[in-house]
Amino acid sequence: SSDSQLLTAEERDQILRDLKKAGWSELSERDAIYKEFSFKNFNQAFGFMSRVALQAEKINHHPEWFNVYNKVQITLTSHDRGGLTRRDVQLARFIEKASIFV
Ligand SMILES: C[C@H](O)[C@H](O)[C@H]1CNC2=NC(N)=NC(=O)C2=N1
Repeated sequence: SSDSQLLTAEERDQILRDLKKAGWSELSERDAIYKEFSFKNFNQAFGFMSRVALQAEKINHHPEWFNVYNKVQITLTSHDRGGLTRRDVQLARFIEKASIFV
């Protein structure tokens, strides 16, 4: 199945189980996933955001996010599909890796 298609029930079960272990949660109000990241300071938070921003532009899939000082809250969903797709999963996995290399 293509990157932009909504996840099937089976894909969701497996993928969401893994992402939840990594600290992501499902939003109750819409089909999206959410995680809050904490860094040592603003410089590390913004460095992380810069790396995520470049990747987001590369794959044309952009996070909804909110930053205050060392905290970055991120919501992922596919607006043009109205829910979670493989693109969200791809970006979430990149974000996990990027959050380790601060
Ligand atoms: C026109 C452009 O390709 C679209 O608006 C892209 C850009 N980035 C996007 N990002 C996300 N998260 N969802 C989208 O549906 C989306 N659509």
